[in-house]
Amino acid sequence: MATGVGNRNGTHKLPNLRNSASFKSKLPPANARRSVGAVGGADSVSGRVRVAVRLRPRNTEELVADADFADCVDLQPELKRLKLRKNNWDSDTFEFDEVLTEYASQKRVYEVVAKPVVESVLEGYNGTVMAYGQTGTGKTYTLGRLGDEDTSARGIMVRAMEDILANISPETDSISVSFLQLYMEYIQDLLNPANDNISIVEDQKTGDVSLPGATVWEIRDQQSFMQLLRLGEAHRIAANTKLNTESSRSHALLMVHVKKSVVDRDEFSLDAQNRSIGNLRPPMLRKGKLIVVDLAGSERIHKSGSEGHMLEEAKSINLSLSALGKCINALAENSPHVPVRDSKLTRLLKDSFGESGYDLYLVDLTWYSLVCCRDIQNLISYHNRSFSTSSSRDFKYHNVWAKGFNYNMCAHSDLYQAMKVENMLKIKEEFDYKSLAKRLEMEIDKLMAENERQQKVYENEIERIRLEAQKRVAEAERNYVEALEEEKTKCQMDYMESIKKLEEKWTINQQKHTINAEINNGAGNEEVVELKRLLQDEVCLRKAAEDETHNLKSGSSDGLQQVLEEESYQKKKLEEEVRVLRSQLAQISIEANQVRGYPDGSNSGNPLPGQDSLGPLNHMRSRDGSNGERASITNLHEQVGLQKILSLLESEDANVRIHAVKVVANLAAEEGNQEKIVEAGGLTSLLMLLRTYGDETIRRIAAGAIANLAMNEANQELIMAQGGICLLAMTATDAEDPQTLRMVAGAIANLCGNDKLQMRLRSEGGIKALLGMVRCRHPDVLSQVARGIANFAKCESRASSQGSRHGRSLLIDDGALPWIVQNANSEASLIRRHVELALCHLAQHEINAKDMISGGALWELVRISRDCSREDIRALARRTLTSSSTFQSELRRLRIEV
Ligand SMILES: Nc1ncnc2c1ncn2[C@@H]1O[C@H](COP(=O)(O)OP(=O)(O)OP(=O)(O)O)[C@@H](O)[C@H]1O
Repeated sequence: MATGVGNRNGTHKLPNLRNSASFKSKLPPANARRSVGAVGGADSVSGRVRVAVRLRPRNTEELVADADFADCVDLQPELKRLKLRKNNWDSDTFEFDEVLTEYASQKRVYEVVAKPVVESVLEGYNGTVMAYGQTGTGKTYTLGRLGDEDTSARGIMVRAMEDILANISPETDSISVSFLQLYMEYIQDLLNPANDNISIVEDQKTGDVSLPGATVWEIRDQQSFMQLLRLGEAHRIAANTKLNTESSRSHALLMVHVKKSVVDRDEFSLDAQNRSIGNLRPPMLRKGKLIVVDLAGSERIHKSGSEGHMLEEAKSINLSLSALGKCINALAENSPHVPVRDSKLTRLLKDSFGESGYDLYLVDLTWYSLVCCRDIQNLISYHNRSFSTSSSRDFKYHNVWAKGFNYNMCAHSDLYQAMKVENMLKIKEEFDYKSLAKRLEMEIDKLMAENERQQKVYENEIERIRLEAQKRVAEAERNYVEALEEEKTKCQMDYMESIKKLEEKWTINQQKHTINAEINNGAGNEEVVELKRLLQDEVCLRKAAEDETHNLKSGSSDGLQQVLEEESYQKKKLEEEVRVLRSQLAQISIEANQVRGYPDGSNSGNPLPGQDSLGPLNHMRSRDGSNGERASITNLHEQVGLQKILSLLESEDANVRIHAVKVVANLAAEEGNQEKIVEAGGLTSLLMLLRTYGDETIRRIAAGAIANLAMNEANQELIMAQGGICLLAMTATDAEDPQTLRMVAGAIANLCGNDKLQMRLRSEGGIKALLGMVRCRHPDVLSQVARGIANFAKCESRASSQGSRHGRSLLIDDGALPWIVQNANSEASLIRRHVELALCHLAQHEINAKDMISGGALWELVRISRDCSREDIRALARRTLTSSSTFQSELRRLRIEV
């Protein structure tokens, strides 16, 4: 047993620590502490229990006894020794891992006692810090002080959590905390006091101890931990008040579980050289556990005379502390059996002891720091008593120490013994598959993104190459075509050149051949003579022309000057005439418009409604006051001459053209002028004006003039001969102005009345043009169309009755019948009259009867025969109906009587 060694002055040493420089230096260095061979491949290190002693400052009462104290206790922190004077010549000296005087700050206590343990916990070890001592010796101050008012007073728990939080990564690591108290072998949850009988569960495989019934708080920050401590402390006070006991009668345990990922392990790297998934190991997760135990006060354990509840309480505390001491002792002795099951305290700390019935070294061992807080008063009283009792107990060196803490010999000696516990510590590590999966997923995502990016680059490259190839092929093709074309041109040129050369050669040969032939045959002499003569003539003529040119050039230009002057005079005269003529034309035009009722002389050309007749277009003739106009026109006609007026129809000045065509139209309205106009070429000019698409006024007036000329049978033939029907049909198709259409329809209607022109008129589209104009619903236009149809039907009827015509009516062939039937009862009397006549004429020829019946014309004929206002037409209809067998039979069938 390696405890301290006593001499006369009773010096007790720890052999293992003799050569140690400091408490901290005895902890295994972070990377050197591991050795392979522990369970699950976890690393193990050796360690032992460390013991420090701390004296708290004296309180008021103690200050009174201060005089004695200096004589009894001698702290030698630099030697890590505590000397207790037995008497003037004898003393006992105890050696610790740390000796902390009353001046030691909380920070220093934390750093020398707890910080190394916390560091070990962060590396995956289990670590425990326990405080042992009498009530009031400063256990809670040392461990659990919050330092709300004075941060320098923060205790080990607060500082430990600060350190842990500073050394973990919130993303990957976690901290969970339980806060418990153990009283009378019952474990109570200080975070949920109602839960006061928590059972301990031990994992048979790993030896891990857990408390499934205890509340576990995840700690994210210091505030939440402080809140937890306050809550636990409040619950502890409340629970103890309820139990009517003191706080120091229970053990308080703070259990901090730390899970920390290992990121910088060599074996787990995802560097570029080692990306193979097969080489990957899951990231390691280190699990450390820190237990901070505020042990129950030891002062009453020994007390004789304790009874009832107090006795039970004392026994319980005695039991747990004794069990704790035994376990530590067993570990110090390397005993194969560590009696952890003797109390709940030792069972709770089991995974910190490493108890195993079979193999001590395969289970976890833990770092301990014991802070022994000493009550100076008791120490002194012990000291005083020791002189008198001179007590010597089982444990040679520790009985004095134990007495100093009021007699728990076993516990005290074993706690002291704890300083030599040395064992194997095992890092608790496990594979963090979750994190690995996450990392792998990220890696896969990254690889996929990279792959996609490369794919895109590849596709773009392919597309670029394709386009490039396409461009090159197109260029090659173009070059080829150009080269081909060039070659072809060159070949053609060569060919042409050779042909030319051949032709020249051939011509030369031919000439030679001819000359030879002539010479040889003596023929053609006469031709040569003739050619020579012609050449001579030509030469003479050219000479004469040259002479004349020379004469003209050489100043014999008097005659020429005269001619030029004469021409200039004539030109001026003509211009004057034109000017007079223009003004006269304008004047006449205005007068004519006024006479016709055009207020502003504009070209509106509105006809007087209802003035249609079977004859020519009356509006072209002036009626009222026509004498004056006619006189003006006659005057003009006589003064200027018709030829000049007609020439003005082709003037470049649009106004002149309009005036001119008006004058011509007015002249054409007089029968006496018509022949002259036609003779002077006026009809041709007027027909040409129908082509003046841009000027509707000119077309309208020209069409009116043509219509007037078309009243004359001779002119009708001329109009047809000059292609007039085509021009009229064309105008009928493209004109929109109703008055233009009216003039055109009037002109065609007049032509329709010519028996000789029937066939040609129809073949050149006259009937269709006429029918096409019904699209304009203007009654004047419809009236002219109806007149034309009536005229045509009349001619056909005449020809049929004369036997010169056979077959069905051309009007029916050209589809005129529906319109005829539709307008047979028109409200416009003129239209109605023309259509009624047309129906009567069509009905006279038996061959039309069937079509007329099927087209509904029979009903109209019957109506005409009964209701027509004109007696002659009524009679004609009746006659027609009665004379046609077809109509008769149909009428009979329909039981209609005419
Ligand atoms: N190092 C110290 N410096 C200043 N005051 C101290 C120190 N240690 C203890 N005290 C004071 O001594 C008194 C008792 O301390 P504390 O309550 O921590 O003792 P305890 O051992 O936990 O007692 P109990 O077992 O009854 O809980 C408190 O007033 C505390 O403030």
